[in-house]
Amino acid sequence: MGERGECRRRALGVTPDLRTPHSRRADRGRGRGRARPGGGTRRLRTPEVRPAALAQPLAVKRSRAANPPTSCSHRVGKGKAVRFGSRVGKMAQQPLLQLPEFQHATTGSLAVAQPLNFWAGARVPSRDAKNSEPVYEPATGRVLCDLPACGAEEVDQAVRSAHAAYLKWRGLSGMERGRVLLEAARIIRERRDQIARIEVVNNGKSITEAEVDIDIAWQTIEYYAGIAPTLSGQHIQLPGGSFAYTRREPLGVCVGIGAWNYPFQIAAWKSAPALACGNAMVYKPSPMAPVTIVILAEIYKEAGVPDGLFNVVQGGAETGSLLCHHPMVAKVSFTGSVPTGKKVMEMSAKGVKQVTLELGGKSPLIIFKDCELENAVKGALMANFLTQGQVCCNGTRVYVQRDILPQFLEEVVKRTKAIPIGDPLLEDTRMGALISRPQLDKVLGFVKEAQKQGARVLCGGEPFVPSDPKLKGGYFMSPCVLDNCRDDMTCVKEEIFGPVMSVMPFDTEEEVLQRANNTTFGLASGVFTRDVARAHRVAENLQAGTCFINNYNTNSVVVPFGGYKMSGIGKENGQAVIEYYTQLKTVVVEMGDVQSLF
Ligand SMILES: NC(=O)C1=CN([C@@H]2O[C@H](COP(=O)(O)OP(=O)(O)OC[C@H]3O[C@@H](n4cnc5c(N)ncnc54)[C@H](O)[C@@H]3O)[C@@H](O)[C@H]2O)C=CC1
Repeated sequence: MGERGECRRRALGVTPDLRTPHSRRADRGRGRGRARPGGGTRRLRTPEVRPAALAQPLAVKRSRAANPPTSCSHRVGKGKAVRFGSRVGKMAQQPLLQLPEFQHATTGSLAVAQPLNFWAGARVPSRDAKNSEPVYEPATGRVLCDLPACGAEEVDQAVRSAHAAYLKWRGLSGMERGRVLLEAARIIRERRDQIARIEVVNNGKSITEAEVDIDIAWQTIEYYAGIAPTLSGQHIQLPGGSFAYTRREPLGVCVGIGAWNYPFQIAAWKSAPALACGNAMVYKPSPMAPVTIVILAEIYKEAGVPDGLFNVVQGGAETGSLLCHHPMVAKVSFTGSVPTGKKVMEMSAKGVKQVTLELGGKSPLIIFKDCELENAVKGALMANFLTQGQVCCNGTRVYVQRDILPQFLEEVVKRTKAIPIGDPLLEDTRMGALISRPQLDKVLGFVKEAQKQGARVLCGGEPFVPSDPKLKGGYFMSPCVLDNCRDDMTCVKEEIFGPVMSVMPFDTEEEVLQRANNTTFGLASGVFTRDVARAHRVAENLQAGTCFINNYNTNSVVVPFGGYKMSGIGKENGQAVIEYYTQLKTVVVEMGDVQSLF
C-alpha cells in the first residue's frame, strides 16, 4: 500500500498502535478467547447455571428457520421482476457469505435474492412485497434488489424476539458476554475481505475504504467485548454503618437506526456497546444500503448470541417510526440527518425513551500559516473526500490564513485532480460512486448554486463517466475545490454530503473562531498549526464535539464521538458510550433500626 493508502488507513483508525499485541495474536489465529479484558472481578458462572441458549457460546450453531420463507420478488436488471420461491426457500437460511454470488461479488454482478430481515435467529422474508423500493448498485445504476418494508406486525415480532433474548442475555456475566462478542469480532476479521466487497457493491465507496470500515467494525466489537466485564457500580458509605451501592444495568431492547454511508460500521458502533452492556437490539439500516447488516446478524448468531439478540428490520421512515413508537423499546440510537433526528427525538419523547442522536455537520478546518503545509493539504483532502465526501464529520469549511492561501490552493487542487475515480472494487480507485442518482444531482446542484453565488470552481464538480462501459450508469462525479467562498453562501452553510471543499481566507485567530462557530452544527472541527498553545486554545474555543489537531478524520473506536448543538446528543465509541446503553440503579442498605417520624 502506497503512502496515501497508508495515510488513509491511519487516518481512519487502523493504526499500528490500535493493532495491539492482542489483535496481532488474534490475526495469527491465537486470539480466540485469550483476551484479558481489563480488570473484571466478577466470578464466571459455571456452565450449568448458564441459560440453555448460551450453553456453548463459541460453538457454530446450525441455523433454524423460525419462519420458513415463502416467496418474494427481486429484479435482475432494470425493471425485470423475477419470482422466486422454493429454491430460495431452501437457500434462504444458508449464511449469505456462503452463497456463490456473495463469495464472488464483483461490480455489476450481484443480485440479491435472499430475505434481508432477520429476527428470532433467522432471516425472514417480507410479508408485503408490494410495499417495496428498488435498491441500486451505485457504481452501475443497476437494481440490486427490491426491498420490501417491514410493517407493524413484523416490527412487533422483531421487538418481541429481542425482548425474549434480552431476558437471557442480561443474566450473563460481562465476561461471558465479552467472550461471545470476541468470537463475533474474530469471525468478522476472518471474513473481512468478502464483507468489504459486498459493502462496496451496495454503497459505492472504494474497496480500500470499505476494508478499513470492516476493520473498524471488528475492532469496535473487540473493544466492547473487553469493556463488558469491567461494568461496575460504586459503593457509598452512609452514617451509622449503612451504605448504598449502584448497579449499572442494561436498558432492555434498544433500537438502532442507521445512515447509508457506513452501513456495516454504524451497525457495529451501535450494537457492540449495546450488547456488551446486556441489551438486545433491533436495527434498521438505511433502505439504500440494506445488504451487509444481515451478515452482521448472521455472524452474531454464529458467535453464539441467543436467537433474537440482534435483529434486522428493513424499511424506511414508516418502519423507523414504528420502531420509535413501540412500547417495548427502551432506547433509540439514531444516525442520520438533523430533520429526521428531530422527528426521532419527538417520537421517542412520547414514550420517554432515551435517545442518542448522531446527526449531520458542517465542520470547520482551520489552517494557520505556521502549519506544516504538506500535512495541512493532506489533512484537508482527508477531511473532504473520504466516501465521496459523504461523511458527517467532514471538515468542509476550510479556513486558510491569507498568507498561505495561494500555495495551499495550488497543492490541494493538484492532488484533488489526481484522485483516481472509477470501479470501486479496483485496488487503485480512491473515489467510487455516490450513493444514488438524487444524491449526485443534489451535490452537483450545490456546485452550480455556489458558482451563481460567486464561488470559483478550481477543479471538479462535474459528472464523471468512467471508460469502463459497465460503469456508464454509475453515480460518479469529480471531486471539487471551491475558491472565493463566503460564509453566507449556501455551499458554506449547508451540509452538501458530497466531494465538495469550500475554501475561505482568514486573517486572525479571533476572527476565524467567530466564523467557525457561526453555525447551528457542532459535530467536528480541525486545526493545523505548529504553535502548541494556539492549537489547544483553538480546540477549547471551537464549539464542536471533536477537534482534530494536525490531522483530520482520525476517528478511533477507543475515542468518544458525538456532536454539539444540532449535530446530536450523546456519544458513540470509547468508554463514554456505556452511559448511554445502561441505567444506574441505587440500592440503599440500612444497617441499624428504622428512625420513624410517625
Ligand atoms: N453524526 C454521525 O455519526 C453521522 C451522521 N450522518 C448524517 O446522516 C445524513 C445522511 O444519511 P441519510 O440516510 O440520508 O439520513 P436520513 O435522516 O434520511 O435517514 C437516516 C435513517 O433514518 C431513517 N428514517 C427516515 N425517516 C425516519 C423517520 N421518520 N423515523 C425513523 N427513521 C427514519 C432512514 O430510513 C435511515 O435509516 C447526513 O445528514 C449525515 O450528516 C451520517 C453518518 C454519520
